[in-house]
Amino acid sequence: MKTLDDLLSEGVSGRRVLVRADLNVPLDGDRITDDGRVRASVPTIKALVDAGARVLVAAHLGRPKGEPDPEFSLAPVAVRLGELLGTPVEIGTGTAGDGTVVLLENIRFDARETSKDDAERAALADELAAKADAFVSDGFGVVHRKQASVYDVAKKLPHYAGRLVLAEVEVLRKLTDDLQRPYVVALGGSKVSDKLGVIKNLLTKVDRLLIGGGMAYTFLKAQGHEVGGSLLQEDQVEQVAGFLEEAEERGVELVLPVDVLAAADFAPDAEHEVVATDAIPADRQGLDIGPATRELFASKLADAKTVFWNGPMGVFEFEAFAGGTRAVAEALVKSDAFTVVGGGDSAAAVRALGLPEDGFSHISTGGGASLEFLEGKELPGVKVLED
Ligand SMILES: Nc1ncnc2c1ncn2[C@@H]1O[C@H](COP(=O)(O)OP(=O)(O)OP(=O)(O)O)[C@@H](O)[C@H]1O
Ligand SMILES: O=C(O)[C@H](O)COP(=O)(O)O
Repeated sequence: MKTLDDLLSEGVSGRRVLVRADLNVPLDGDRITDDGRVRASVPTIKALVDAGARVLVAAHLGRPKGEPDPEFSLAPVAVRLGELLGTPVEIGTGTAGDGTVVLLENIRFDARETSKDDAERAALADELAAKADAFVSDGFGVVHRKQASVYDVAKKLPHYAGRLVLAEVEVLRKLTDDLQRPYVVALGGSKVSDKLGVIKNLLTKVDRLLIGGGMAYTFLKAQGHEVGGSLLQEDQVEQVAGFLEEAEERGVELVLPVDVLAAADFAPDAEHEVVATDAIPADRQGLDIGPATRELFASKLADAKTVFWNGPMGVFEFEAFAGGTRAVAEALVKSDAFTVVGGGDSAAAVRALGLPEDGFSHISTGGGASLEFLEGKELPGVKVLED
């Protein structure tokens, strides 16, 4: 595949370059609580700016409903990107001047971006392509999405892989090509239905799978436990029961929480108690793994040679429910294994909890994207760059 360096050597001064970045950062109101993905996007954008390109950046924030919604505006991100680049970044719709950057407002405000209909996505991709002479794909966290600004637009313009996409693919390839065992994957987070599909394929690759976070309750339910008001993917309980059986048949150790912090409501100061996972009260919701589970997970990580972790073990944004995520993160820092953390919130959690970033072999900006890569799935946003 062609890379940013190829584009730079062709010369970009005065040329219009569309960059797809993943600027999907956690926000508290309009305050960015972790700017990791913005920082990770800077090297590619800066290289283009320095070379005199007119840079147009396309990105998404959250999952708006295909129409403008101020709650999901990229305006705070434009400010931060400008600070990091040392040049103001406007939110706009058109071309930037030479050596400047315009950020398009949240591309998911247009329903065609995520449409399942190829023609709808292609129409948006045409509009984007009309604004640029070249396309640089640098939003690694979103390359697993077959979306207009990730996939379709690459078919319409000369396309290049940006620095972040190249660096991420290189590390993850190392993990798949030269895998040291035991290989342990720890999964948590809240995108349960998205990531349950990944588990089926991971069962053919890993030695051990630790399931925590919001992901755990669908498994606990499949084991016959009641989970109260915890996050639950009711329609996937049966599929998950199949995973439990398959793990057993394959000799994969599937480790579930034995206790959780059961909270009266979803709030930072919610009243809560430690309960065994077979005794979650109907009026409570599990917001973190409990102390026995933290120890159990740490012991299951101790002898690993390779670890991939995606998804916080609890609602780490609330101090009272950050302990499980901290325990798993600390176990990785202590470990001599090749350790990769992936995902916007997982990487944010590592930083928010004050853990040393160099305590991990790699911190990936992609959660779903790196999981699908490790599954061995072809990522549409990478594949299209190879064509
Ligand atoms: N038990 C739980 N109940 C509800 N939410 C939870 C629970 N455990 C974790 N979470 C939430 O999961 C969210 C992160 O999940 P997510 O799957 O998006 O992870 P990620 O690392 O950002 O990966 P990706 O990059 O794929 O989004 C956090 O905001 C956290 O509060
Ligand atoms: O947060 C992520 O994993 C990426 O930004 C992709 O977001 P999505 O899961 O909403 O497509």
